[in-house]
Amino acid sequence: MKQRFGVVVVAAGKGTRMGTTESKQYLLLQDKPVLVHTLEVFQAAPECESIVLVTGAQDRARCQAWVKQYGLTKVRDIRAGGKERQDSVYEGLKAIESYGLELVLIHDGVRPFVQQSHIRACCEAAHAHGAAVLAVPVKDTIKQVNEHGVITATPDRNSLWAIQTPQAFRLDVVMKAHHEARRCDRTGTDDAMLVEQMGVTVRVVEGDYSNVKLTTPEDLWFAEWWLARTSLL
Ligand SMILES: Nc1ccn([C@@H]2O[C@H](COP(=O)(O)OP(=O)(O)OP(=O)(O)O)[C@@H](O)[C@H]2O)c(=O)n1
Ligand SMILES: C[C@](O)(CO)[C@H](O)COP(=O)(O)O
Repeated sequence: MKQRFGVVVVAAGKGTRMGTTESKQYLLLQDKPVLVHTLEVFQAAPECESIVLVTGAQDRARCQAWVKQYGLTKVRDIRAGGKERQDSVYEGLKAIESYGLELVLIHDGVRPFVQQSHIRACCEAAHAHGAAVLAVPVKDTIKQVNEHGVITATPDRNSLWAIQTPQAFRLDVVMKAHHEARRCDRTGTDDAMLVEQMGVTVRVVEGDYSNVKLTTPEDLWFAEWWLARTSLL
């Protein structure tokens, strides 16, 4: 069965690791801001009912203009983000709470290449189990290294996955996780971590390696190449 959902797209970060003057979510890829590429994926997803966009307060006006220009009719609200990603997600969740949807996705504004089939698979898993995230098996051997640059452990690679977004949750589950995290002053680099901290099981859905988070300059080379390739198909 097709699961209707709302999505919080977070785009209020500074993009320090990218090192560009313009924040990475606003850099142009084939003449269109990265963030617009991302929003278009959810605009095109039939089961996506509402999008809440979280941006820097100073970027609201230009985001509103793009929503109009690119016909992003599912963007229902634009909220100001917070200091950390987790704070920005929380602002988005508060907005989406009033829409009466059971399922919510959280997605990075700088992951423009997520596939529709993977969004669907993630939703189905979250509907069935309460919480699910897209991920890919790691390709490198991962080592744990101490402060002296000495390897202390080599975890079994078969159990290691690189976690992506979207991350999909029953709204009540992820809301509770964020409230608990705030109450106990806990932080997590993703939303699944907050849900895990409550003792709730999170399922992994295998995605693909093209769903990169644009983080450092070489990711932009991939993005340009990927877009050029897909527009030839
Ligand atoms: N306070 C923050 C921090 C991050 N994000 C968003 O979360 C996503 C993933 O974060 P990351 O790639 O770490 O982005 P930045 O924080 O912008 O990057 P950096 O850590 O290099 O500064 C991005 O879409 C980013 O805009 C956000 O909405 N609010
Ligand atoms: C949520 C995330 O995309 C999972 O890979 C990631 O945690 C975002 O932020 P980070 O600062 O790059 O860890």
